[in-house]
Amino acid sequence: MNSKDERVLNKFKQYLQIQTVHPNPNYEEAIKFLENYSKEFLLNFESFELVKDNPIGHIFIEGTEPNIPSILLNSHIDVVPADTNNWKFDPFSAKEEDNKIYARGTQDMKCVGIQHLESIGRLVESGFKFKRSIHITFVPGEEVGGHVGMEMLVKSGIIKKWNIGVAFDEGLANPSEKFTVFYGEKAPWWILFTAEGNVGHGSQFIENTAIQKIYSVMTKLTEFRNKQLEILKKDPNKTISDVHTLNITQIKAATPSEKSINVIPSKATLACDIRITPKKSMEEIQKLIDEICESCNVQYQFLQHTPINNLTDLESQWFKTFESSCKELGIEIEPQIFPAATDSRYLRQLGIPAIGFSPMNNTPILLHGNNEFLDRDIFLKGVHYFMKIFSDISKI
Ligand SMILES: CSCC[C@H](NC(C)=O)C(=O)O
Ligand SMILES: [Zn+2]
Ligand SMILES: [Zn+2]
Repeated sequence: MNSKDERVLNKFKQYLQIQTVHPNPNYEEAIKFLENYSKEFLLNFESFELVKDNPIGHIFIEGTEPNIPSILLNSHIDVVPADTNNWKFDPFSAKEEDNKIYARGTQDMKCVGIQHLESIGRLVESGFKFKRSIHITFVPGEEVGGHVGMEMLVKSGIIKKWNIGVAFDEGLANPSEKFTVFYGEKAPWWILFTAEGNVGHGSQFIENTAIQKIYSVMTKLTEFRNKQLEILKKDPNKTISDVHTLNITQIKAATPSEKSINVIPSKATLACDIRITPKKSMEEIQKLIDEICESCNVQYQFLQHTPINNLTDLESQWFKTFESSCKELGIEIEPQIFPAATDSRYLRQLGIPAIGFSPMNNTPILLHGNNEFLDRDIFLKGVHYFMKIFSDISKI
């Protein structure tokens, strides 16, 4: 193992040890760490807040042609909680066993954050001159919707100002020899249905109660869910990304005193998580929601809404260049649609082609799971892959 690889492995472990975990992520320490790390490569690092206590880290490298579209390398700093009791090591110790590094964030997505910085740092160190400017961002809050991070970068006009031609963001591990790359994702719609109804004594046949209305909503949503599942099951060529998914994730109703089982409550709510495939129109889903509200006499509000869901063009010069870099590296890629949501959706909404790529093959998908790990050699290879991918794409 050479000293550069030893060094980047240590950086990876240090980053993993910083507890940027929800609900109280330590962003301050992470930003300090990233700033010091950038300085080692003499890279220009700044941090700024668009939402209080949610700093965004930003490295900027001016290209030799600063007016042509730039390249954005984005990763999120935050990680989801880990249930320590179900892990074989402390999820923030970054302990290594059999070449595998165990920690929350090894796959999702501190690996990629370090790989972005290290690969660009090594290229700069070697004297490589980027034709296109490079922006590397480290954003907060992706795991809780991206509203304090990437969504704000888009809404504030900063992303527009940076004139981005192509963006790289997270992908998923692939248990096979191949590498998965994402050119789109499903649109998350999180909906809260609220019903109000008649109240009264639990011994009576009270009509139009809030709970009865929510029950009807539930029935209709479940019917839709079953139909989607049927479409998926009927055709072995279809994957989960070809259909919409729907899950009811919360049901709430009670009188203020939960002991009063004999009192019919006036209000009930139901939350559901819908993921709309970009292969079908969103109109069908909006119609379903409107029809449910009308026929069940309930109200709805969006808790998460993605009104536009663009795909990255696989025929674009950006994707073609990425593809040919991978070919030259001898790695096989599988373009797919991400079944959940990433910060890429905010970029694609602006029409920016985003490529979701976390270079992890021969690795089980363990994001958000127990004993999340990444093999050290796969991590190190990723740095080299990114060096080639970023140097090639910056030349076009
Ligand atoms: C909609 S914001 C939440 C983002 C989260 N992303 C992942 C990868 O788990 C999700 O899809 O639920
Ligand atoms: Zn992630
Ligand atoms: Zn995640």
